[in-house]
Parts: sequence; C-alpha cells; structure tokens
Amino acid sequence: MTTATRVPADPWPAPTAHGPVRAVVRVPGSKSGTNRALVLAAAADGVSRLRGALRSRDTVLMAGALRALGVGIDQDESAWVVRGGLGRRDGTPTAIDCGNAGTVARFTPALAALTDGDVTFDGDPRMRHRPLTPLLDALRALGAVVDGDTMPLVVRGRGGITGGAVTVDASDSSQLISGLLLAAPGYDQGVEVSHVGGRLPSGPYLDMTVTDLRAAGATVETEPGDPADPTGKPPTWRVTPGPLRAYDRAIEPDLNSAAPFLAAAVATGGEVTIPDWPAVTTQPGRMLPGLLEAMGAHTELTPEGLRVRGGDGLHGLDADLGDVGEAAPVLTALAVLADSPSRLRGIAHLRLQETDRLGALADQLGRLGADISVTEDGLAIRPAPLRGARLDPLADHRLAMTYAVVGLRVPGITVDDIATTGKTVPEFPAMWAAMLAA
Ligand SMILES: O=C(O)C1=C[C@@H](OP(=O)(O)O)[C@@H](O)[C@H](O)C1
Ligand SMILES: C=C(OP(=O)(O)O)C(=O)O
Repeated sequence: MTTATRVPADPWPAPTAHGPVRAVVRVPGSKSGTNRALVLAAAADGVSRLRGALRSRDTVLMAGALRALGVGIDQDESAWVVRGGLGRRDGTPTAIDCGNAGTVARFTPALAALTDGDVTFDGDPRMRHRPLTPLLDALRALGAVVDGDTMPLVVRGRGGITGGAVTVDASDSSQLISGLLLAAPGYDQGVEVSHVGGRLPSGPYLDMTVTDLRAAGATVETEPGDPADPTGKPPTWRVTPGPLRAYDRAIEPDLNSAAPFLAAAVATGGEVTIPDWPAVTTQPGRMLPGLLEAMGAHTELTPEGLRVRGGDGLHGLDADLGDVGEAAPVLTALAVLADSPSRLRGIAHLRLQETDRLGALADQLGRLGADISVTEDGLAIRPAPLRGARLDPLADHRLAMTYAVVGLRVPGITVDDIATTGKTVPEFPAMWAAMLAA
C-alpha cells in the first residue's frame, strides 16, 4: 500500500481558506471499480492487468482477501496484475480481514464458497454490526455451508455450490446483492436473485456490478420491478454460469473522492477541476454536478475535466440521495455553510455504514453550532452561526473529509485521526494542502 509521505498531526488542524480555492486535483481510482475488477479478475482464468487501480485500505484489504483464496496479485509500476486462481487451495484453512470495508465483507464470502477449505471472516469492531445476514442466508439457500450470522463467521468451502434462485432483502445495502452476482458465474446453476423488502439503496452500484460482469464475459439479465408493490414482480438479476475472461482494464477516478475537492470550490467561491472525469459512467458520483448546481455552483465538463465554480451564493439543498448516499456527508458540510435550509432524504441506510452517519453528522457538526436534526430517512439542516471545535470522524473517512470542507470557512476546527481517510484517499491531507497551496 502507498502510505502518506509524512504522518499528519493528530488532531489535524483543518486549514482555513484565505480566499477562493483554485486548483486542478487528480483523484485516485474508484474504490468500487477497483474492488469489482479485483474480484472478477480473481475469478477469471488467466492474467488480468488493472491500470489506475486504487491503492488504499479498502483495496489492499480486498487484495489480501483474494490472496487468501489462492489468487496471485502483484503490483508493477503501472498496474495491479492478477493471476486468477480461485479454488486452488487444497483445503487449507485461511482467514480474511475485512477491516471496515463493506465491499470486502459482502463480496468475498460468496467467492469463498467456490474454494476448497474453511475461510474465517472478521473485521473491525464496527464490521461485526454492519448488515450481512441476508447475504449469508442466501448463500445457505444456494448450497453453501456458513457458520454464523454476523462476523466472525466461517464459510466452509467445498470447491463449488449449486446456486439457483433466491430472494434477498437488500434494503440495508445494495452490496448484499452485488456480492452474490459477482460470484454467480462460478456457481453450477448460476444465480437468480430478487430483492424483496423496502427501498433498495445505491441502485447505480448494481448497474456497475452488471456492467462489470458483462465486461468480464458474463451473461446477465435484469428485470426491473417494484419491491414496494406486493402484487408486482420484484427487481431480479439473473447470472448464467460460465467462465470469466481475464482482461486489461483502466479504472476510472473515484468520483466520491472528488466530492470534498469540488465542495471546496463551492464553499469558497473558487474553481476546482477534476481531470479524467468520465462522460459516461455507472458511478453514482456522476450526480454530484447536478447536486452542486442546485446549491448555486456552476459546473462544466471540459476537455481538461469536470470544472466546478462556486456561484454568487451557497444555497440549501432539498434532494433524495438514495442513489448517491456517499455524497451526503460532504453535501451536509455545504448545507451547514449555506444561506437557506436543506433537507437530505432517502438515506436511512447511512445509519448502518462505517458509523451511524446521520447521528454522527448531527452530533459532531453540532459541536460547531450547526443546527442539524436527524429525520426518519435523512437530515434537516438549518443555517446557524458556526465556531471551531475538535471533531471525531469515528473511523469514517467521509466524515473526516466533511470536517475538512467545513474547516475551509470555520477557523479552529481540528480533526482526530485524519489518517482514517486512508480507507479511500490515502494521500488526503497532502492533497488538501496542495489544493490550498495551488
Ligand atoms: O457496491 C459498492 O461498491 C458500494 C455500494 C454502496 O453501498 P450500500 O449499498 O451499502 O450503500 C456504497 O455506499 C459503497 O461505498 C460502495
Ligand atoms: C459506505 C462506504 O463504504 P463501504 O464500501 O464500506 O460500504 C463508503 O465508502 O462511503
């Protein structure tokens, strides 16, 4: 893993901007794209090369998990090189550390069922409380042997499973379905999975899963449906069994990791450009420009990248973020700086992520004087005078970056454990300093 060149002070003094921020900021590769590409390359026959892949805590954990399952993963100067090799473990027991990475916890148990031998899964204390049981129940229904309903748990790999049709309540996390789909080409009968339950969050990530599976040679059919309609058909995904092909693939920049830098332009009336912003992408972060425009920013996709300029004012936002929940913390930072109230909706599932993000944003930003109430499915934010305070990100990378955005306009904010940003943006403190120095 690439580590920061210097260890930042703890607590980290969030720098204040002394004028409009103007910078070009190159963000690292997509966590979700990298971890899907690693999983698909691991399950493929042959050698794959992943260029522009993210090297951060979550992707290093994914690489470690796949190595434990018998996959060869090396890094050269420009790429991660993956030699697919699932199922060649000869029954040796092994263990996987999922850290606090939802993608590792939800994507690798379904793969472990294809290998030969016991695989023990555990992670950070928080991971023992993040939703997993619906995925484990589905794996059992498909023929896997799994001991436990939460971490720590053991998947007793028998070299393959039957597969077939299954229902999953994924209303707490779309990853519960993505995890099944990504392993499904290796199951004897493939998998047909239907979501039965409340609203499905983070829908674009299921599109990403389907798109990436197809790019690796899998056959996937999807049927839209309305889980809220008991008389109608539930949304369903069908993956046919078959080999995956190794590939050479470029990973897009992580649009979520761009969010705090774009927000810096909006918060300070400056201008930030993110190179290589994709014109077409399955990443939900593609919705960020529209959301920032609704708060008063100007955005433009130029040949140099996505350019965001702060407008004449910064206004409150009323938006359903169910598809793009990861943007909610940074949008909350802008909302507490805005001149009118905000309402962020459709994000009840954020209570179950790295931390209870709704409670944490209200409590921690409340220390600054922010007026935030937690609603049934999100946050209500009203303008209020702000002052500095020491803030705890509660081991949540997006909260730490959110505090940095508020700190641009509110002097005296310090952030405990800024290194927690290493989950997705290992160089965050250095990138933030470079943006301000540009
Ligand atoms: O599939 C993925 O790569 C992700 C799906 C989302 O999870 P939820 O469906 O739990 O919101 C998202 O929040 C997470 O950061 C990445
Ligand atoms: C929710 C997130 O991560 P995870 O993959 O751990 O669910 C996130 O990155 O905002």
